[in-house]
Amino acid sequence: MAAALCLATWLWRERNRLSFPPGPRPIPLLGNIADIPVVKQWEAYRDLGTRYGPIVHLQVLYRHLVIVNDAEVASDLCEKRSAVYSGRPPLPMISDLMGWSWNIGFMDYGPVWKAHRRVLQRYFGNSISSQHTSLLRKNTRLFLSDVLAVPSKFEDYIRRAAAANVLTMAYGIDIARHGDPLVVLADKASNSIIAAGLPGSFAVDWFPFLKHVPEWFPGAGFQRIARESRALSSGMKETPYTVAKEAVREGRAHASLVLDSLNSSDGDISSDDLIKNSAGAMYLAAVDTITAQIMSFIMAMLRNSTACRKVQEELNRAVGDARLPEYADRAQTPFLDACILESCRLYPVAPLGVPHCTSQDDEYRGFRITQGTTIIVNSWAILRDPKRFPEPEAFKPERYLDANGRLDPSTEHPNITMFGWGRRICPGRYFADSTLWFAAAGLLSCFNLACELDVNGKPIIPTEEMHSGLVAVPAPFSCVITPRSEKHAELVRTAQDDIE
Ligand code: HEM
Repeated sequence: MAAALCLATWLWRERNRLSFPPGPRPIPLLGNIADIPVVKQWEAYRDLGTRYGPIVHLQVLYRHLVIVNDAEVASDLCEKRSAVYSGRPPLPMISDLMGWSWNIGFMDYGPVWKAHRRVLQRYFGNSISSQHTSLLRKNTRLFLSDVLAVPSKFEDYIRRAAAANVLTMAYGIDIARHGDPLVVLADKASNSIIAAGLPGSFAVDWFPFLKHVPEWFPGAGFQRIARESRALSSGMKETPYTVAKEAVREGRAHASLVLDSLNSSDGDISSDDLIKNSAGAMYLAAVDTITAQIMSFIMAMLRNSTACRKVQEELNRAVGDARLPEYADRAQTPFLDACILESCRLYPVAPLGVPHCTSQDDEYRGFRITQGTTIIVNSWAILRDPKRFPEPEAFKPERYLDANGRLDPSTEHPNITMFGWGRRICPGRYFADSTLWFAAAGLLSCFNLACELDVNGKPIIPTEEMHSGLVAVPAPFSCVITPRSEKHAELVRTAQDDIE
């Protein structure tokens, strides 16, 4: 007993003797607050990495942050030591004030998180289901017909298709083609979080005592934002669930996470709150990410017209012009897959993932990482690491292909970084991956994409600019979309008639 106590004391002393990972010198009291970037955080954190190494330490007041710019370190910490690195940092603005603590994405690691995760894991599994590919097939066809009717509104239609997929998957609800009240509510709710930006965007995230400042107090504008978001958070959790349960009661519910979980004989899965929270979390996690990633793909195609033409030639061979793409065609479209991968690598929509947090003190490579440290993995920097992706700034889909033009399983795919790490890895990743393929294959099979021309007839090529936030979105750009032929337009019209 005495020996064990001595050993524990010695270990504690040793650990506290270790220094934090390197980082910019903090100023008294406020620490590194001036080093926390507010825009394009991924670039600023990459620059800190260039200066201080793959793992950088920052401190703001009593809170420690570790920025990881290296895939090996990210895997060592968030995967190999996932028992310690799977928490979420406290989020005073988003969770406490805006009322989103019911959302699994913001929950700390523990039994409540585990129970929610089981519901999602059970529903999504470890591959894409045929039920989900049929859903994607249907909504992609509706998306193509919307684009055919009003091509300039392509971004709205991408979002509408993503919303339709999620609301059907989560609640078994078929949404109206335009202006569905549930979509309007869900969009307002998720916009309120996106507007709040990354955790840490508000002073209250660093100074939690500000939570108690009343709304009327000068400078407490964040309280109004929080109040508005609270109402949306509650509406988003309750309203679609009430609609879905009514459909279940009346026996007209489609297959969905809600129906599936309510029918589960496992009492830990069929609890009302668990199902409600899990279904509600899906919209927030899926719609903005998917929409932004498809927009990034279109942006990449406009910037790389030769690759775009090559994808269309591949689709001509695999699909032809007598039908629309089916999921089974995917095996014959490796170049398209490579272009999707390359657009995800260059323009990841969750460039900093979602922050993790340590549940106990740890030592790594001789450095001290204390309990409660926020871990930010810079996926954007990892995906542009020249050691992993030579010529990282270039759009080179060929990097994923072997000598025969097939996808080379031995090359590193961005999927292992862009969907996060360890126990918190994105449960919707297989669904997201298939959604991207359906949208890209449908669009390029039936339509030509071109840059708008300026007054001198020169193409306006989109910049690579991404706007910061919890989800990074490409800066607005225009794209001229025209059917590849009258035969293609007719295919799209017929497919829509078949569905309706
Ligand atoms: C391109 C699309 C998507 C991207 C880039 C993406 C990325 C991510 C990332 C980076 C995380 C954080 C992982 C971590 O903490 O290490 C995450 C979490 C999550 N994602 Fe996704 N995601 C996408 C689509 C989806 C979809 C389609 C769904 C469900 C329908 C989904 C559901 C979730 C949920 C529920 C979490 C929280 C998991 C947890 O905290 O345990 N995501 N996603």
